Formats: sequence, structure tokens, C-alpha cells
Amino acid sequence: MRDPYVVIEWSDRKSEAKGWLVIDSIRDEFAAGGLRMNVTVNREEVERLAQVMSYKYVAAEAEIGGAKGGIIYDYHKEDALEVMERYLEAMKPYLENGITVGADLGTRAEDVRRIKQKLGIEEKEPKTIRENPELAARSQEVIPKILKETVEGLDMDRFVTGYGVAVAADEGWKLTGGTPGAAVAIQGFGSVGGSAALWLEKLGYKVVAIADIKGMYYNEEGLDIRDLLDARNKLGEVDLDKMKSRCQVRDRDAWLDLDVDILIPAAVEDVITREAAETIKAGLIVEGANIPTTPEADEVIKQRGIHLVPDFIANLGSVCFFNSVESCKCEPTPQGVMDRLEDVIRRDVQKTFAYASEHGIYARDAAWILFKPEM
Ligand SMILES: NC(=O)c1ccc[n+]([C@@H]2O[C@H](COP(=O)([O-])OP(=O)(O)OC[C@H]3O[C@@H](n4cnc5c(N)ncnc54)[C@H](O)[C@@H]3O)[C@@H](O)[C@H]2O)c1
Repeated sequence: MRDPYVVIEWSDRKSEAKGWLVIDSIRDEFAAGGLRMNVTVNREEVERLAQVMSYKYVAAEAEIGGAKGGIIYDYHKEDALEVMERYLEAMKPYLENGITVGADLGTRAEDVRRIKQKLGIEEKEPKTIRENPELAARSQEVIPKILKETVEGLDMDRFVTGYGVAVAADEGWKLTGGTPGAAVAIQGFGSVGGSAALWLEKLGYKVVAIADIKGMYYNEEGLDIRDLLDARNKLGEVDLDKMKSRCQVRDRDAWLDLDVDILIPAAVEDVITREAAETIKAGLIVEGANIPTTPEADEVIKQRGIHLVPDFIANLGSVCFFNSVESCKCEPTPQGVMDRLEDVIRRDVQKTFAYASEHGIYARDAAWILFKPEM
């Protein structure tokens, strides 16, 4: 991993919370990434995540630098939003000068947006947009409008990344010679896991297992994803009392050992450890979450010849969505965004697998080469 470009450290004066804003690269006078809040986040994790953002923007054909925010605090606590507000207030000078943070694990887009509004934070657009009145006006007008759209009952910003993960899984599975109807297990049922599950089901896959923070829900014949979504709360947790369909409930980590074709970590970091990688039965891993695989596990996955679509390709949906709409790279409609995402993600997966195969290297190493940021 390379050294971060800029690191800003924050200590809350009213709680034990601590946080960072890490800038890995700046392009077009701009850098962006998510803001995560949980009890395990640390500075090194935020640095790794910021680096992934830089690569993700290249893979998404967006001329933007990578950044990331992190707050160590329990997002279930009553005062979590107050803590987030104090963090954003402290970061205001950076946020008003080309660095922006959106939602990530433990934070929700509408909360981040609302608090920024309350604090009067006026974010800057990338230079190219700022200096082009037509693009700037369009961006101000079309982004709020398209954010109000839904697909299959999911808000656009809760839909796009998971949709892209499903497309990446489909492309990866087909390129490795997989047959239709493959069995899938997903960790995480929030924005990413929920919409990935829904779209994979639509594409004809059998989603047999979904894990959230409380447990794993399993049905060998395939889960009823719509029913699970209807029983999900805002934090991506399933309320079993609200479910109409049947499933087994198992330990939340059981998804890793299942005899499935495709594994999709779409929740937390470093969940695929060396030990887990040694026993994984799936032939394809698609990283819906950021940095879900430890470097030690990567070595095992490489040696075992398990195929992998790296995080910064599989989950580029959200960044590609905003950039493509703002920069007129697609129609500002849900279908326009979906077509654009499908193009970009299928092409990136194809390029990565082809390069890896041609040079006899691991897919992640191929992607590090193909999508290396200039800065
Ligand atoms: N939301 C996006 O657009 C987006 C974009 C790119 C990458 N990501 C990455 O995807 C991951 C998930 O993001 P999200 O927005 O879906 O988060 P979210 O907060 O909406 O949902 C998180 C889900 O993970 C579950 N979870 C948390 N800890 C768990 C554990 N230990 N075991 C099993 N499940 C657990 C939660 O119960 C919930 O279902 C993160 O790594 C995030 O950085 C998100």
C-alpha cells in the first residue's frame, strides 16, 4: 500500500469519538469518498479505503481523486448523529474546498446530506464542472431530481451500487464458464447487499444465503428476496417477525463456509481472512464491500485459483452514477444510469480477467495495473 497523501485527525470534545479524513489523491481539484462510523474503524483502514477510492474513480472513468472519512463510534448509540455533526463541522474547511464525503458503513446518505445542509456546508464541484456553467447548472438540477427516483422500490442511491455488484458477478461468472442458476451467498443486507441480492435474483441466480449483523438467513432453494427486503430496517437488519417466507437462521459467519458458487462480501472489511480463504468452496468472489479481503487471504485465493472481482470494480456503481450524470455521460434516468453502469462494469471485468489470464497473474494484481491513478 502506498502512503496516504493527506491525513486529518479529529478528536471529539464531547465524547470518546475519534476520526480521520484521508485524501489519497486529488484530481480536477476534487477528491471524494464515503464516511464510515463504527467501533472498529482505525486510521490504517481509512487510509486503505481512501486508496481504493482513487482506483475506483479510474475504473469508473471519473476524473476525481480518492478520499475517505472514518469515525470510531457506535452508530447504534442515540447521539451518533450528533457525533457525526461535530465531525463534519470540524471538516468544514476541507469540505468547502473540493473534498467531499458521502455515506458508507454505519452512515446514511440522507443523514450526511441533512447535516451538511444544517451546517451550511457549501461543497465545491470538480473544476471541470465548476468552470462549465452548462454542466454546473445541469448537475444542480438533475442530481436532486434523479435521487428522487426509485428502481424496484429502492431509492437510486440505495440501488446503484448493489446493481453494479450483481452485474459484476454475472460478468465474472460467465467469463469463468459458469452455468446459469448459480448459488450465491451474500454478507450484508444494507444498500449494497440488498440491491445486489434483488438484481441477482432477477438475473436468474439463486441467492441461498444472506447474512446481516444479527444472523444468516438460508434457504437451499433460494431466498425470497422481496420478502426479506420488506422485513429489513433502515440499518439493513432483517426483522424475522415481519417475514412471510421460510428460511433457516444460522450464525452470521456461516456464509463463508457454504457450498455455493459465488460469494459476495457486501458488509465489512477484512472478513475474508487467511483461514477463511483456505476453506472457501465458491469458485468466484465478488467484493461488494470495500477491502473485505486481507492481504494474507489474497495469497491463498491466488494460489487456490479462485476467481475474484476486486472491490474497486465491483462496487463502483455509486461513484459512476454521480459522475456519469453530472458529466453528461448518460441519460439522467434510472435506465440511462443502469445502461452506463452495465457498460463500464462489464468492460472493466472483461479487461481485468483478460489481462490476468494473458499475463498469468491474479485478477486483483491485474486490476491494480490497469486502473492505476496518475497521482
Ligand atoms: N452504499 C454504497 O453505495 C457503497 C458503495 C461502495 C462501497 N460500499 C461498501 O459496501 C459495504 C456495505 O455498505 P452499505 O452501504 O451496504 O452499508 P449499510 O450500512 O447499508 O449495510 C451494512 C450491512 O452489513 C451488515 N453487517 C454489518 N456488520 C456485519 C457483520 N459483522 N456480519 C454480517 N453482516 C454485517 C448490516 O447488518 C447491514 O445489513 C461497505 O464496505 C461500504 O464501504 C458501499
